[in-house]
Amino acid sequence: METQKVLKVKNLKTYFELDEGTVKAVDGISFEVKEGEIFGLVGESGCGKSVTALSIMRILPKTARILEGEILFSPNGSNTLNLVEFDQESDELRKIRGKDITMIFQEPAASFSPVYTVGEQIMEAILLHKDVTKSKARQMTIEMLKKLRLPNPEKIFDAYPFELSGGMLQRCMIAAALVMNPKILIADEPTTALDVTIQAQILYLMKQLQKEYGTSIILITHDMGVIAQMADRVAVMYLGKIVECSAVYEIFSNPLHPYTKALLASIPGLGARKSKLETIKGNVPDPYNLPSGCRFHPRCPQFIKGLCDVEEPQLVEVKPGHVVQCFLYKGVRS
Ligand SMILES: Nc1ncnc2c1ncn2[C@@H]1O[C@H](COP(=O)(O)OP(=O)(O)OP(=O)(O)O)[C@@H](O)[C@H]1O
Repeated sequence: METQKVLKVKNLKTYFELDEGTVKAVDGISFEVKEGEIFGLVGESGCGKSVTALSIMRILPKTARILEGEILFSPNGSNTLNLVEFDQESDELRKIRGKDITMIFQEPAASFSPVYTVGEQIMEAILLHKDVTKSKARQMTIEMLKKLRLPNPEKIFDAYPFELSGGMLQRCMIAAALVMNPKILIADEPTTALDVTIQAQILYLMKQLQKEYGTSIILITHDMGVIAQMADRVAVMYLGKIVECSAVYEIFSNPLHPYTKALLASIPGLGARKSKLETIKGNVPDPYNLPSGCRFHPRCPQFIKGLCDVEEPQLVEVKPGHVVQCFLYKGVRS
C-alpha cells in the first residue's frame, strides 16, 4: 500500500511586493510530504526555505502574498484542506497552527516570552488546543521535558527562559512542539545556533521522538550533513525553485543538478576543501533581478550558452522519485 501523503504543495508562489520591486521568494514549487517521514529542504541562505515554511503555517509578513498554488493538508487521510483558501487569521487556521502543524525556529529565545516560566507557556498552549485539565497539562509538559532528556524537568518547568542555556531552551521548544502530537512538525534550522556536540544530540533526540510518534517533519537547513543524518527525502532549493528532489541516499550517490553537486562538494570530509560554497563561482544573484533562463546559469560550470540563459528548464523525472530541473537531463516521461 502506498504511504499516505500528509501534505501536498502544488505550484506554490509566494512573492514580496516591495517599493524596491518584487521578490519572487518562492516561485512555483511542488513537493509532497509522506506520513512519518523526514522531508528535508536544503539550499543557501535566501533561496526561499523559510518563506516556504511560513507559507505552509500561513504566518507570512504583511508584505508577502501567496499568488498561486495549493497547500493540501490531509490530517487523517480522508478530508483534505487547502490551507491557501483560509484567511490567515481564521479560526480554522488557528486550530491547525500550533496543534496539527507546529513549528520550531532557529532562535528558541524568540519563541518564549521572557516574563513567564517555560512550563507555564507550554501548558498554556496545551490548554488552548486540547480539552484537558490544568493538572493533566502540567503532567504532559513534564513528561515531554523528560523525553527530551532535560535533567530535573520539574525545575525546568519553573524556570524562566533566561535561566536556561540555548541547548536546553531549544529542547523546551521541541517539547512544546511535540507535546501537541502534531501531524507535521516544521523545523527551521533547529540546531544552527548551537555548538556541534549539542546539535548532534538534539538531532538524534528529534529523530528518536519522530519515530516514536510517527510525526512527519519538514526539516529546513543549509547543511547537507544534517540532511544526511536526518532526512528520508530531500528537495534542493535555489532562488525560489526546487531544482532537484529525491530520496536522500539517491541524492548522495547520484546527484544530478550542478547546484546539488556543488552543495555536496561543500561538506567537510566529502571532498570539500572549504566549508563554504566556494566551489561555486559567483554569489547568489540579486533577488530583485533574477537571471533569465535557468536561475543557476551564471554560476553553473556546465552552462550551455544560448539555451540555459534563454529558456527555463522543466522539472523532469529522471527515475521514479528522482526529479531534476536541468537541460542536461531528459526525463523518463518526457
Ligand atoms: N520580510 C521580508 N521582506 C522582504 N523580503 C523578504 C522577507 N523575508 C524574506 N525575504 C526574501 O525572500 C527570499 C527568500 O528568503 P528566505 O528567508 O525564505 O530564505 P532562506 O532560504 O530561508 O534563507 P535563510 O536560511 O537565510 O533564512 C530572500 O530573497 C529574502 O531576502
